[in-house]
Amino acid sequence: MRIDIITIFPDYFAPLELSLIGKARAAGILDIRLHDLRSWTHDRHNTVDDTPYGGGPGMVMKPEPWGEALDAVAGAPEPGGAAGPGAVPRLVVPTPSGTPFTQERAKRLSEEPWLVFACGRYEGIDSRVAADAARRMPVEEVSIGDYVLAGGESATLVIVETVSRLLPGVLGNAESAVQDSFAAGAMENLLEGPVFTKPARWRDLEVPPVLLSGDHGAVDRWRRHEALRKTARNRPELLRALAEGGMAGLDRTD
Ligand SMILES: COC(=O)COc1cccc(COC(=O)c2cn[nH]c2)c1
Repeated sequence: MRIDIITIFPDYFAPLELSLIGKARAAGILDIRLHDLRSWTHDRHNTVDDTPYGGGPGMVMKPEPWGEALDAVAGAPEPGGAAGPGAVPRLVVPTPSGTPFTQERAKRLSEEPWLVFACGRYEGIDSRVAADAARRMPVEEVSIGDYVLAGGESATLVIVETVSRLLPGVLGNAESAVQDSFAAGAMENLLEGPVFTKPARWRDLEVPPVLLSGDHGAVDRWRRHEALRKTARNRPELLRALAEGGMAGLDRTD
């Protein structure tokens, strides 16, 4: 997968050199490229923003630099690159006014060959930028939550990490095993219950004996019960959705 990120703060993405994503880039699984939006400004001050038409507080990001940046970055892919010839990227714009980002949407994005992220700042990007881009590529405005960040960079890190860990070869065997178990059956759409590792007793706190019993059926039943308890306590609306879904999987006894 090829990922391009256009931002006025490229250094914000240093974390993408580290850990799983850093290794995936070194292994050629991920081709992540950073672009400084100011490269497409032509005035002495590298201006990227201006006052909003119609008045109001704050500044709006000017359309011209974005238009030139997207032409350069999301135009024709170079031959032999990660995105095949004639590939068209999907433009992802993190914004509080976007549609909700979910694990299911991350899965869909992870199946795309090429994503371009536009990191907005200030009061936002001139709306004509997305309108113009939509003439030649799919555009998704994505919200990672109901709060306002100072810019799209943190949200882009969240989306890139969530999507990248779903790519084959990015997670080690141990982690991908965990991911698979959530994909299966009755644990889907439930929150994960408590997890434990050695020692069996720590500061007078015991690991639940069932987990040491070797009775895998009992362990699975205990884990599902704990997942239900956690979900009922922290996200009751997920349980209602599950119930409305016809108790799919909940009544399984395996
Ligand atoms: C059309 O899109 C834009 O103009 C984007 O502009 C902005 C402006 C300010 C902040 C952000 C970053 O996104 C969030 O704050 C956000 C995303 N999810 N939850 C909070 C983006």
